[in-house]
Amino acid sequence: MEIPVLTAGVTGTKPKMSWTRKILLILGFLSTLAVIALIAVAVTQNKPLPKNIKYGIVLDAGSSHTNLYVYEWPAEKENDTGVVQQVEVCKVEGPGISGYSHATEKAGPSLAQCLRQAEYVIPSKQHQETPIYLGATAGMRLLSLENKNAADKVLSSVEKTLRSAPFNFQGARIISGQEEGAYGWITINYLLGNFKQSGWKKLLHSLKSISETSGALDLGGASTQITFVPNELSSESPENLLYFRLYGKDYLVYTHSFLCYGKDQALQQKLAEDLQTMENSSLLDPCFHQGYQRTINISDLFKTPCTSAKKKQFPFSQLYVQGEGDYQKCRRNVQKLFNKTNCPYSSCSFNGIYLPPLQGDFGAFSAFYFVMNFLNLTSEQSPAALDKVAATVESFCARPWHEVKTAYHQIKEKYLSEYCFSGAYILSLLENGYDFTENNWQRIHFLGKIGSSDAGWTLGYMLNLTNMIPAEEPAVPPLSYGSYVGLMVLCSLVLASVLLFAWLLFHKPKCLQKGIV
Ligand SMILES: Nc1nc2c(ncn2[C@@H]2O[C@H](COP(=O)(O)OP(=O)(O)OP(=O)(O)O)[C@@H](O)[C@H]2O)c(=O)[nH]1
Ligand SMILES: [Ca+2]
Repeated sequence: MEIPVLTAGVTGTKPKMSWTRKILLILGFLSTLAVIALIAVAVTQNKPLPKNIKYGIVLDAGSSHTNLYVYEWPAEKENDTGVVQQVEVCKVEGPGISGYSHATEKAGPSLAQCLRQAEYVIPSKQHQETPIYLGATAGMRLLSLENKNAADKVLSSVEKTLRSAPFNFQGARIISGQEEGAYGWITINYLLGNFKQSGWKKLLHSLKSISETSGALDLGGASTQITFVPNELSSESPENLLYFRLYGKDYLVYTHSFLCYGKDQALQQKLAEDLQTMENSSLLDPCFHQGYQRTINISDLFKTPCTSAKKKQFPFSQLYVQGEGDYQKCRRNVQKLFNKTNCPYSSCSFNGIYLPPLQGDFGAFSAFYFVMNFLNLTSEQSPAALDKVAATVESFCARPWHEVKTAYHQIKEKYLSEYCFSGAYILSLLENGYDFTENNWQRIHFLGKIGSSDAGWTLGYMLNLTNMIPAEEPAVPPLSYGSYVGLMVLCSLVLASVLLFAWLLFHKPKCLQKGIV
C-alpha cells in the first residue's frame, strides 16, 4: 500500500496539498467547530432558570404556645423531596390558644404580631397566593372535651384573624392525634431524604434490606406521639395503623397519640395522684430541686380532663410543693402513671394500648429535645448510653435549687424548675412506657432541627395539604444537570481526539515524519 507521507519525506520537495488532505482538514475544522457548538448549546440550554419561589404558612397551635412557620420552595421543583424548607419561625406571645377559654375573643388577636412578621418575610406580590393553615393539637382537644362551646369560639376568633390577613386562608381546625403522629413522621423522613432514594442508595438498601424510614417521637405539653414502620404487619389494632403511598412506595405505619401524657399534663397527673394520699397541704416532691417551692391552686389542678377523675374534696384549697431533689424516688413516683397491668393485644405500651415491637431508628423532638439538649445528652458523635443518661438526670436533680438558679440564670424559671421532673418523665416514658432498653436506646436521635427546618408535624401537614408529596415517583431525567453537561463535554472531547488521531494517522504532518526516514 502506498503511504503518501513517506514519499513526500523522501523527495524533500515542498508537497502540494492533495485534495483528500484538504477535505480532511476542512472536516477536522468543522468537527472541532461542531464540538464547540455542542458544548455551548448544552451549557446554555440546560442552565437552571432563575428561581421562582413559593411560600406556605402553618400555625402550630400547641397546648403551651403557638408557633408560626413560613416555608419556601422552588416552584418548578414542587414534587421533589427535600426542597421545602423553613425560612421563618415566630413564637406567639402568651399562652396557647386553648388558654383563652375565658376570653375567647382574644385568641385570634394574639396571633397578629406573628402574622405581621410573615407579611414582612414573604414578598407582598405573593401574599395572596400563599396558603395559610392553622392546626390545633392536644390543648384544644382537651378544651373541646371540657367545654366544646369555648373551643368553637376560640377557633372562630382565630379564623376571623387569619381571614383578615392578606394570605390565602385554608382552614383552622383541631387535628387528631393520629394526624399529629403521622405528619411528624412524614416531616422527619421528608427532611432526612428517606422517601426518595436514587441509584446506589436504593440498591444498597434493597441488598441490605435495612429499614428505610425513621420513627418519630414527639413530646408536647399535653400529648405525646409515637410513630414508626413496624417489622411485622399486624391488624390487631386497626386504629393505630395508617397506610401511605409516597413516591411510588407503600408504607404501613403504626402511630399512637397519648392524650394527657405530654409533659405538662403528666406533671398535673402526678400531682393529682400525690394529693390522693396527702393529709395536709404541703407536698415534699422528689421531682423538684431541694429548696424549690411552688404554690398550686387545687381547683386549677383538677380542671383538665386528664385529672378530673381524681377530683375530690380536700380540706385545703392550695398545694404547697417543696422540692426534695431525689431522682430515684421521682422515677418511682412517675412510673405509676404508666399502667401496664392489662394488655388485650400481643404487646402493649401502657394503658392497654397496642404497641408492636420497636423497629429502627427514631427521631425524638419537641420536649424530648428541649430537655435532653439542656442536659447535654444530644450528641450524635458520641450518643450517651442509657445508664449515663439516668446518671446525668440523677445528679442534676440532686443539685440544690439556689445553685441551679445561679448557674442557669438566663433560662426561664418555669423551664428550669421542671428539667428534673421532665428528665425523669422522659426516661420513664421511653423505658417503662415504650420498653426502650440499653440495647436500642442509642437508636433514639434527639433532634431539634433537620437542616433549617424544625422537627414537628407542621411541614408534613403542609406537604400533604398542598399535594406536594406525590403517590407515584415523578418522572425525572436520568441524569442531573451537572452529570449531563459533564457527559456531553467528555463525549465531545473523545470525539475530537478520535478525529485528530485519525487525521494524524492518515496524513502525518512533516514534523512527525523525520524520525521515520
Ligand atoms: N426548655 C424548653 N421547654 C420548652 C421550650 N418550648 C416549649 N417548651 C416546653 O416543652 C413542652 C412541649 O412544648 P411543645 O412541643 O411546644 O408543646 P405544645 O405543642 O405546646 O403541646 P402539644 O399540643 O401537646 O403538642 C411544653 O411544656 C413547653 O412549655 C423551649 O424552648 N425550652
Ligand atoms: Ca406540639
